[in-house]
Amino acid sequence: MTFALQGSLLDQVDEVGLRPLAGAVQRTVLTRGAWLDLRPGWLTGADELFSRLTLGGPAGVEWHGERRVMWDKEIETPRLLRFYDEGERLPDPVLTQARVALSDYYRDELGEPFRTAGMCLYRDGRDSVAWHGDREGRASTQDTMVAIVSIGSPRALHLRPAGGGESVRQVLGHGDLIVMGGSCQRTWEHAIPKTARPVGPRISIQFRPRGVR
Ligand SMILES: O=C(O)CCC(=O)C(=O)O
Ligand SMILES: [Fe+2]
Repeated sequence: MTFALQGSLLDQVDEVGLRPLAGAVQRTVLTRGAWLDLRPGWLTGADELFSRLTLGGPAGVEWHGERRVMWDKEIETPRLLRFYDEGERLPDPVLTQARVALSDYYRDELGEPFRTAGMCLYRDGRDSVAWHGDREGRASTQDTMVAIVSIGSPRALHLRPAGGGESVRQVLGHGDLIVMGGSCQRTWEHAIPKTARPVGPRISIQFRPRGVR
């Protein structure tokens, strides 16, 4: 009896799903009207979700390299991407659930739903993203939110005031949620720096409102 109960409890935790947000989200207020919300371990069954979404996984995510034109040269940015625009079916039902849960939780403060899902695959410590704000479109002039679910190897998200200043470092672990809010995209910058430590792959899933990128 006890054994069976424990077995079923363990199964529940291995299943891909979401823990509650209400009462479990911790806010850190930064300067200049920016803030960060953190909900460690939001996702359950993160191992299973990672194996579904990764390169060659059963979800069939079409991961591709990003080509960016810089100084008239096309350069490969060091990570793989797949961007899901609004209306596109997400590669796993839990991602649709996550988008609904985030839209519900932040409804009053954000005033609109999360709509798009950008996914990034950092294959190892050499993959990275340089300092930037998600400033395309409205995010350059208006407060907004970018919610990130992280699975796989923990990597550090670094944040600093735009133009320089003391940086903040937040390790994003397997199944964690972080939300950058307020003026964070225009008054602060963020990056996932390369690391020389032997780290495995990480997938980041970013939910954004319409027109934010
Ligand atoms: O890897 C992450 O979680 C951050 C990705 C990011 O900042 C972006 O793609 O705009
Ligand atoms: Fe970003």
